Amino acid sequence: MSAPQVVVHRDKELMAKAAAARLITKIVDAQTARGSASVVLTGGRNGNGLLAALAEAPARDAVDWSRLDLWWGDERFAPDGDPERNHTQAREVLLDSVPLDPARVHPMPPSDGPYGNDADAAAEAYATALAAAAGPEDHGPVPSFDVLLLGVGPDTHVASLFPELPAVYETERTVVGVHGAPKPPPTRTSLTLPAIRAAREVWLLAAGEDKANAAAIALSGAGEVQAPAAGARGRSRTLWLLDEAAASQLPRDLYPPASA
Ligand SMILES: O=C(O)[C@H](O)[C@@H](O)[C@H](O)[C@H](O)COP(=O)(O)O
Repeated sequence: MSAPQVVVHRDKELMAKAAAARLITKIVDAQTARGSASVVLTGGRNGNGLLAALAEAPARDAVDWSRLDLWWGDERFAPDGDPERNHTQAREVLLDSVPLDPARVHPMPPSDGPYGNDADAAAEAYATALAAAAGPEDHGPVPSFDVLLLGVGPDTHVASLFPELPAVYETERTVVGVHGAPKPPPTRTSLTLPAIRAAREVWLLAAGEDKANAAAIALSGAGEVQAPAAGARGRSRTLWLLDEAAASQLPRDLYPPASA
């Protein structure tokens, strides 16, 4: 597992644009090296901000959208098309405007799908889909995602892994149903830390003053049960992409002077 690296941008708009540019390059590189790329999307304002910046980036046409696999790190358990769903929000900001192969887009099941209102069954089905997509070269029942994106909550949650709730203790299953989440809606599905750590690169996005404490805690040696973001690491790279406000409580030795 890789040690976190921190990149600080002036504000959240620049952070989103720079992260979008970084993601385009990463996807193109992966497609060149391996024929296709895989990215795990996150919910939340920062993840959606990155996708919106990607939609506006001139270099977006460098991506071969038909050779991109999309997965989700977590989902709010709601009916298909519900405006609260991370899938719906990602469609609105980017996915509906690029020529993806529908067979390569893998949203987590909605609450009105084949598993009905059973978030645990939906999670299990997603785990099965991930396992089916994993190849012999992968390190377990999850593909080696090229980039896995995560927003960070003010309480240090990532995906739907909240401090001290059962999902953050999971060591076997790759996807779990989450009940009683402190961030609404309470019922969710989420990748677990072992699944997150199957990614080659994990990028955590946080902007704003209300994230400063979370970033400082997670980057100062906290345990993953108390601070789930601390346990989100990529196999070859872990990147924290912050704006200056979110970085304002970090010890100065954690990152070089602001990159603007
Ligand atoms: O479904 C969700 O709500 C998320 O996936 C969640 O983990 C989110 O990424 C963080 O809460 C950060 O959200 P913001 O970027 O909006 O602060």
